[in-house]
Amino acid sequence: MVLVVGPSGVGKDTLLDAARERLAQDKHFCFPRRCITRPAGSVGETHIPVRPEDFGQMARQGAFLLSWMAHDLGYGIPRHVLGEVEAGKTVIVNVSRSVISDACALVGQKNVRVISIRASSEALRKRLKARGREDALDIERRLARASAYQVDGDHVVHVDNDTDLETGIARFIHAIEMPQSIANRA
Ligand SMILES: Nc1ncnc2c1ncn2[C@@H]1O[C@H](COP(=O)(O)OP(=O)(O)OP(=O)(O)O)[C@@H](O)[C@H]1O
Ligand SMILES: O=P(O)(O)OC[C@H]1O[C@H](OP(=O)(O)O)[C@H](O)[C@@H]1O
Repeated sequence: MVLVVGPSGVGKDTLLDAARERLAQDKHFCFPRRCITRPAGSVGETHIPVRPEDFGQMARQGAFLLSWMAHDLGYGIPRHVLGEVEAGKTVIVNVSRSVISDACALVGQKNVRVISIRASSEALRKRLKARGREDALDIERRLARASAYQVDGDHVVHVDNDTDLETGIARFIHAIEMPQSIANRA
């Protein structure tokens, strides 16, 4: 299981979209969609929309392998994803930094790779403004949350998405394809 983490605006979804497209011919990789209590058709990632009033019950009924709340929204990774992991596929998902330990507990730390995407706070601000999905207050809240977690450890591979997008994509795909033995030492 590859957990793609990092602060809002760092480029997780953009890098994931590029990797999904470029690795599409390799059936070993799986890029599942997330359930989010965000209206369908919003700017950014294609997600599975869930009504806010349904989210809690779905979580209690076990619909999600991992779930969390952030930015006043509920997020869930559909439970069926576990089947893909158990079938030996490399499943690549965008998750909150707060659920890394939950994922390690679920599938075992040796089966988890954390790809931590990084960029400067100036870049985050510029990108969130340019994306235009959130208003100014929401953007400030997201920037304040950026430093809420430190992501480090043997199973973490850092990818700097601090320059042009093509370089970011190449670094990201390299981090996905890197053998686990090397990733553990990264
Ligand atoms: N290397 C880059 N150079 C310039 N712009 C970039 C780069 N990477 C991503 N972006 C742009 O930054 C914006 C934020 O990217 P994206 O939505 O992928 O971030 P994210 O990490 O998924 O954020 P969130 O957690 O809020 O969903 C997008 O508009 C995207 O096009
Ligand atoms: O700050 P933390 O908890 O690591 O991340 C919280 C959430 O923020 C982003 O949400 P979105 O993609 O902007 O909806 C991430 O994808 C993650 O789901």
